[in-house]
Amino acid sequence: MADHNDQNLAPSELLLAETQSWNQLYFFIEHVTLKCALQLGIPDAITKHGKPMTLSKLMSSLSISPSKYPYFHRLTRILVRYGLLILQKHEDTNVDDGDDGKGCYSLAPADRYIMKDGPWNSMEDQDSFFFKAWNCLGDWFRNEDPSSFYTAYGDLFWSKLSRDTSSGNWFHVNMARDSRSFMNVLIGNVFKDVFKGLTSLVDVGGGTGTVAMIITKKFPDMKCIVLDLPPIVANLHGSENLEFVAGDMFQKIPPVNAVYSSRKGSEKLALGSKFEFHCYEGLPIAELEWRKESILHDWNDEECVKILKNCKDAITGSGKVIIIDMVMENPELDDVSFQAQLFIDMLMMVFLGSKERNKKEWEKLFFDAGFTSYKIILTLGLRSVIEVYP
Ligand SMILES: C[S@@+](CC[C@H](N)C(=O)[O-])C[C@H]1O[C@@H](n2cnc3c(N)ncnc32)[C@H](O)[C@@H]1O
Ligand SMILES: C/C=C/c1ccc(O)c(OC)c1
Repeated sequence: MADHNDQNLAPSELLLAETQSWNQLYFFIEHVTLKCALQLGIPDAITKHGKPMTLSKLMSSLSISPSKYPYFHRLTRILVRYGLLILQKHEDTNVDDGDDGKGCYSLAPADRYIMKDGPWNSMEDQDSFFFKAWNCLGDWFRNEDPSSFYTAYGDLFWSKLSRDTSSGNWFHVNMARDSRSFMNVLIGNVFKDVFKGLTSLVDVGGGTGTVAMIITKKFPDMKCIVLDLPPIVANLHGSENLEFVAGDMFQKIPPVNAVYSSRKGSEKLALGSKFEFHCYEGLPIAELEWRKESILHDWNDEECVKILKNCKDAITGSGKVIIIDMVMENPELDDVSFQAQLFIDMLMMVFLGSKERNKKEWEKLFFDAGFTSYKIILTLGLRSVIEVYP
């Protein structure tokens, strides 16, 4: 019989378990080393240099203390492991002067994204804001709170964001960054058909209007309304074909033609009991479209059905709802994407008590809200575009 230890594990199992638990315990090192790289300005230094950079050049340009020179390659090594830096050996690259015998570092494509568009730019806010909610997850499973976030702060996510301007700004800036990258891919030549031919749309929960601006710029004939909560859109100004409307998607979603067809300038219209919004002049609209990006994953099933019913009520004529959100358990996705989806699903649970949905769960929402059919028209990275028809 094999030699057994206290835990009744075979030696090979024990060693595997040990390896696994080191990896689990220190999973956060990916997060903190990336943070360190950004604090030191590694991506900027390499970008400024304009070509792959040797370790010694990199260290001197970052003002690394010479006493730490012997340690620094350990940081770059793990960043290479995480796929954030690329190390080219000298044989296959243009040898930079000041050769240190190790090779030259360049930025991986992921690093360029992280630097420019990723949610890491304001990490100080993220740190304090994020971890308090995650640390309450265990307590949350044993209490009646709607989310772990609520357990941490005694307040709901959206309400806290509108009260606390610094985390609110952080959130909306990062949402906008995230949407911008996604929309730029979506609206590029290959996928522009998603919005082609539409005459109008309402972006429900459209935040600060990043998505609507990209769409109206590309399709100047389209009328676009961004519906979001009053504190978010209060001071935002639209343009000829873009209007910000303050309201509550649980009360009513304004039809585009109701907003655009009143010629009076700023006539006020009551929206449910909670908010009012301004009504502006515009052209009559023949066709309505509704899109919502990463909105429904913020809400539970009952709430989603309510939002979807309001969308349906607002559609006149041959309209449809366009949803940009994730579809879980999608066999088209690779393992790395699946992990990211699981992370985001956990994020939804912790911050909002909500979830990501598989095809079956989406379908149930659509039919419960009274829609007759739907189509997942494409999948781009983690997210899919779903059209839902009344
Ligand atoms: C996850 S963000 C998505 C923002 C935007 N669609 C984007 O992709 O950048 C969700 C948005 O829903 C808005 N929101 C929350 N509750 C709302 C409500 N009751 N009515 C309208 N918008 C709401 C939030 O203010 C926020 O801007
Ligand atoms: C801390 C961030 C949480 C978060 C909240 C709502 C969202 O829709 C979202 O989309 C990725 C992220």
